[in-house]
Amino acid sequence: MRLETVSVIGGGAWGTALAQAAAMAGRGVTLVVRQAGTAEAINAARSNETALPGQTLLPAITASSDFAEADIVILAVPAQATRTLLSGLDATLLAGRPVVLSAKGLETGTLARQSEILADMVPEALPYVLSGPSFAADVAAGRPTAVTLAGDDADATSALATALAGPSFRPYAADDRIGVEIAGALKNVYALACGAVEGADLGASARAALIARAYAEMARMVTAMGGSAHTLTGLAGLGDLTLTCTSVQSRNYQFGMALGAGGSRQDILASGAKLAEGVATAPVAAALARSLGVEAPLIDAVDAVVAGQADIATIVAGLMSRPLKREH
Ligand SMILES: NC(=O)C1=CN([C@@H]2O[C@H](COP(=O)(O)OP(=O)(O)OC[C@H]3O[C@@H](n4cnc5c(N)ncnc54)[C@H](O)[C@@H]3O)[C@@H](O)[C@H]2O)C=CC1
Ligand SMILES: O=C(CO)COP(=O)(O)O
Repeated sequence: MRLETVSVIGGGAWGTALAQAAAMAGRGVTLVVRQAGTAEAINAARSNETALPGQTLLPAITASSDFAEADIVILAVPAQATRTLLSGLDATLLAGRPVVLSAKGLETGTLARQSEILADMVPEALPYVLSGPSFAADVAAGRPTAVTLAGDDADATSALATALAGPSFRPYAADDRIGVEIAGALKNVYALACGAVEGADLGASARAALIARAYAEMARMVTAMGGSAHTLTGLAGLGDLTLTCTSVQSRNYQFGMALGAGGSRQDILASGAKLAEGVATAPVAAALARSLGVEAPLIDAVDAVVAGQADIATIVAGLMSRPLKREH
């Protein structure tokens, strides 16, 4: 299959960074944004100053408000916007082509993973999931980054990984789309919790304990969904959980810090917080855990705090007084 040209749909931080990564890999790239004026501004400045300031875009990138035909399509809009986006695209331009899903979240209402949304909307597309520890600013600046790229056909996934790999961007091919998608969605929920630990000044020991118990909870969720817990040893699991649960640079972590300091979801959003996917995903993940019969006290805790149903002190007291049990 020809893998020369790429359309990245979504002109935010991640879409811009993935466009840059694809250009570094030698691909010809169209960065598809919503407004013609935004495309003109990006092309004139050779930079997407509103979404990813200070990064000069490579010459192989052209911004456009039209979805152009391309060998590879990368979707990089927020998880809650994917269905709307797909409903407005010409499905014939996606049929039979690799469509790389890069949003990290579960859909409100349907509880769907990103690739389930794609299967609903464009069943003829070839789904791939890209996830792992990768801040947009790092990727766009050419700092070393490694991610997981999961797809159903091993040879085709390796070919796609090769087409997107550059000197500073290293995708590892994998086959467990479910595990990779659940890991990417849940790490944002746990990053809210870890940020709250910092915001409430509960200490580095509490944060490390939280990360370890989050990993165990994530493994229960992935297994119940039909994915492999082994996937979590990789970049999309341990890698991204580590990055997002320990970095103030993470928007989910920042949102969690504000929650931990006593802020309400409404106030934090009103103060202009950046996109924090865990906020929408927490109640979806809690509903998913309930529907699967999976014990998920950390997801439930984040859900309760985000919904304003419990304060951090009550949540911590509840978690610490759960019946003692064996670790595994
Ligand atoms: N920023 C990062 O470091 C990373 C982000 N991601 C994921 O990428 C996804 C997008 O995040 P960011 O780009 O960072 O967010 P962002 O807030 O910077 O940008 C989101 C973009 O999506 C566009 N958009 C929203 N709804 C749309 C629609 N219906 N149609 C077309 N465009 C639409 C917005 O105009 C905006 O340009 C999220 O799921 C996030 O978890 C994944 C890895 C790294
Ligand atoms: O997914 C990310 C890094 O891998 C980005 O995390 P935030 O959305 O929390 O900034």
